[in-house]
Amino acid sequence: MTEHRASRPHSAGPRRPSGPGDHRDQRSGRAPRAGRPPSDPARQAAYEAIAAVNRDDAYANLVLSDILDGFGLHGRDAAFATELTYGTLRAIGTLDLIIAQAAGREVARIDPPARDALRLGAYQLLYTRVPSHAAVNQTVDLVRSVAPGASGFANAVMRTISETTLDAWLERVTPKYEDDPVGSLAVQHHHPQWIVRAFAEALGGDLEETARLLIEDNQPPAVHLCARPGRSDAVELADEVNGVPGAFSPYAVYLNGGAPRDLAAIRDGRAHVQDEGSQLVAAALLAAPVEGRDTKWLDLCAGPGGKTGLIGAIAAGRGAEVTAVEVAEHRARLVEQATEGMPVTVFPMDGRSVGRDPDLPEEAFDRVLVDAPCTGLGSLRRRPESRWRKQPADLPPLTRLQRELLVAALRAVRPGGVVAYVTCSPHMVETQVTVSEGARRSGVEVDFVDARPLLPPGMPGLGAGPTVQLWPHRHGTDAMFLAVLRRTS
Ligand SMILES: C[S@@+](CC[C@H](N)C(=O)[O-])C[C@H]1O[C@@H](n2cnc3c(N)ncnc32)[C@H](O)[C@@H]1O
Repeated sequence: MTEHRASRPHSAGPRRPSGPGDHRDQRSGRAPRAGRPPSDPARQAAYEAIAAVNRDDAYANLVLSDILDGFGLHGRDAAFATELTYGTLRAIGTLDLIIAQAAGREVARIDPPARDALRLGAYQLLYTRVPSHAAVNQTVDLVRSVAPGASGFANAVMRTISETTLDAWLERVTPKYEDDPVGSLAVQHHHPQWIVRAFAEALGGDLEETARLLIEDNQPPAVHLCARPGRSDAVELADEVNGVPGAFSPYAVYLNGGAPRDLAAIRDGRAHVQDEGSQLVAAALLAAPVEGRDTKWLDLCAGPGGKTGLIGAIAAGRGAEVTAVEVAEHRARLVEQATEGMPVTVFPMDGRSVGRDPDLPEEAFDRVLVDAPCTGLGSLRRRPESRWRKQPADLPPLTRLQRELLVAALRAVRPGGVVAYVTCSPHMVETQVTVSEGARRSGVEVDFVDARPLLPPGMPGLGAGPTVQLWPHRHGTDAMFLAVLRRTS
């Protein structure tokens, strides 16, 4: 974000019934003093979104559009509010270190409303071209409306932050790279240390490449569409939506902007929104050679139906039938909607019930996809707050579930058939460790299939095989992991 406008006159305030948009002192119920309007609507909207995320565990991408509507923000104002929200949420770890130094106290000891307003203010000062005086004044006005007693404190903190450049602040709060490279990258590029460590491990310890990944993770991703085979074609779709055909997936179209839900192709089922990496791994399962029958396909973790939508469209053209399993009922319904008119039958059930449920018999399927529930560390670009919410403690229960689902998949596939194990996380514990442990515990014999030739020819950066790890900074996709296993007995 590079621009900023003057604050709006008081009368152009938001239409929300309460919150900072109600220009009243939240505690006293009094209107603010004449001549001291609250900060402008874009900043108030950003504050509301940040506060909802930190206070109510909301997801920014889900709450933001309602908040923007509530404040009557469109076009450039909405874009500014979005940039402030997402940028602040991504950078919270680093902003908090700087605020703590400037305030002389831990951020945990600052009242949440003042703390969130300061985060938003510090982000403007350090990471945007908003003039300092505007960032300071607007933040103090905002604090006055959300935490009236803290406006003097906020003023002092903001002024202290504004006296030092970003580089100088980073110098103060960042560990020296030579002493602590992971800690240093974490602060510079706004990721928790444990995630930086996990990425570095998955990248073979290459810290320069890890830095490139972290930088990419801070960029908002382009929206990718999947042109459903048999219903649409990527080149024609790109023309229709004024997009660009994808670099790798034959089904991918990169959107140049605009809301996908407004597109006729989405509404009439010719395309769906799907990261190109997800398209590639789903198509890879269907590109793996199998001998003999090839008509019974299983998607064991189908909700909300992105990959099932592509697999189902291909199944229609190849005379196959897809069984789609999803444990969460509301997500199973989304799979039904996503696969309307396709040869897909959806079962709202636990994928681990293979062999115990007549709809999921053992050795019955020719191809099986396990798109396992995971930490989602491969798609941090999409949810700015998610990196700070995830914890290493999330891993053990997830990896157990991943292993059990992979074991179920290996039992469901017939000898000679193939299983694709996919995660949207590059964490080695969720990828290599789960795959080797799952294969070992399944009690069936498997061979690893080299997944690289199952992806489009000429794709760079696929590593030494047989598994494949896609990366935002190498491929422009989410960091999808793919292992393909053939059952041999
Ligand atoms: C990574 S998401 C799948 C995304 C989906 N394949 C797509 O492309 O849209 C994992 C899904 O697995 C589901 N899930 C979790 N545990 C499951 C289980 N035991 N059996 C079946 N599905 C499960 C989750 O509810 C979630 O919808």
